[in-house]
Amino acid sequence: MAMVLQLSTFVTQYLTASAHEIKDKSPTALRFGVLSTAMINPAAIIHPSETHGDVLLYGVASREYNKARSYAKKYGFSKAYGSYEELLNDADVDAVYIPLPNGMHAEWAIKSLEKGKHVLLEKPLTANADEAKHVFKAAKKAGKVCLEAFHWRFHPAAHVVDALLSSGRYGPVLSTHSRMTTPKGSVPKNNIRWKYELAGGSLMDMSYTISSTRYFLHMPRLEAVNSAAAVPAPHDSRVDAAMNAELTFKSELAPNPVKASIYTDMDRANSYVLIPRVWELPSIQIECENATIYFYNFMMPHLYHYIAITDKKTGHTSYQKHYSFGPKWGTRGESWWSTYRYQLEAFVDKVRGREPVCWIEPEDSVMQMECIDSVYEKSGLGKRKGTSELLREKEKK
Ligand SMILES: NC(=O)C1=CN([C@@H]2O[C@H](COP(=O)(O)OP(=O)(O)OC[C@H]3O[C@@H](n4cnc5c(N)ncnc54)[C@H](OP(=O)(O)O)[C@@H]3O)[C@@H](O)[C@H]2O)C=CC1
Ligand SMILES: O=C1OC[C@@H](O)[C@H](O)[C@H]1O
Repeated sequence: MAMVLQLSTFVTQYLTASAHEIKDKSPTALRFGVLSTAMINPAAIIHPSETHGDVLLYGVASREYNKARSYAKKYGFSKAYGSYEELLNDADVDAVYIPLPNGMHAEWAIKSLEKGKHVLLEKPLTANADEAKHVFKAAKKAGKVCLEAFHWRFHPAAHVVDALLSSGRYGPVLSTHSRMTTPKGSVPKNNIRWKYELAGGSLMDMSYTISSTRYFLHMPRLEAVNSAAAVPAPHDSRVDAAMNAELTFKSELAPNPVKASIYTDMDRANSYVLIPRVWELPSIQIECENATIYFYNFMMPHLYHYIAITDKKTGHTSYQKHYSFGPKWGTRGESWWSTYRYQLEAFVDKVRGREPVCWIEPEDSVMQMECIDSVYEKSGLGKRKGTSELLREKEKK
């Protein structure tokens, strides 16, 4: 289903960007470089940049120059490079967006930071928590911004759910359940998500489940991974096609430890064998003492979402939807802004030295990776390794 969502995001982003494109950019606009011609680029950076007056799509790099050149022409980048290094060596690039395979995130983020670029780095931040620490050390040393691109956290609907929980109106949180799946066959066999050496796997790709759990529990301390069951991919048992885990967190929103279950599946079986579960959008259920809050499609709320609050005493359910404003953005933003557009707004604010209305702190991203590591450890698969680390290990043998 996630792939379907991605497709509709591309279409809506294209349409809204065309309708709201800013042609007259600031003369000092941030010059963005994009490392690779990844599938996610149009939705995550290209179209959002088109509607931001302080961002220029400056350069795109690919492993093949011809690919970069035609991509640059298609999307309006001024420059194309035949390697990622070349882009980083261009002193005119101010910031880079990194949508490389997960296992390559740390290596290229560190190289970018060392070249003095600000970095917007795709999720999951790195292959594991050790790499995440190295990335932020490099950011600190360089004095540059580095943000994990968990775009959904920048959307007003997420902030509304957070405010509902923080209000205390529904009592302490008792448990959570977060789920993200995509139908069997929807992730092509040769996709990066199936490759161990690129740090693929369902939990890595669908780490939104852990992200949403942690966000709504206010970045809690992980007490334990009680259970973690991976369904191995048929072609490589080191890769999880699905992951089912139960964790215990200590959160400021509850006096007692909170049980959190997560379910990720990039090979979700059809309903009655034939029907792909296209209705299974990434969602989280948060059970409080007095009510259950269900946030349907928290990952791409700009396309469609709802927040359902069911009162436990009366059984009554009320619904909310929030496409703009919310408790953090106030009157800033537009109802057509996507999660990625909100994210870009915050990123530019941070780079420009303005306080963004919301942010993902380095410690938070490191803890996110620690949680992912712990689930993989508990499942018996072991924590993921970066692509260059695996290459070094192979060379040693
Ligand atoms: N925020 C979001 O909503 C989303 C985030 N993502 C994240 O973005 C990243 C990229 O995902 P996605 O766009 O699906 O990836 P793609 O497979 O479409 O793109 C990855 C790019 O990396 C480059 N690359 C470099 N080395 C390799 C290699 N060994 N194998 C394959 N590609 C390589 C290629 O670009 P080139 O040939 O031009 O060098 C390729 O196009 C992932 O980390 C993913 O988790 C993905 C989808 C949505
Ligand atoms: O980050 C993501 O969001 C959308 C999904 O389709 C994709 O698998 C994942 O990488």
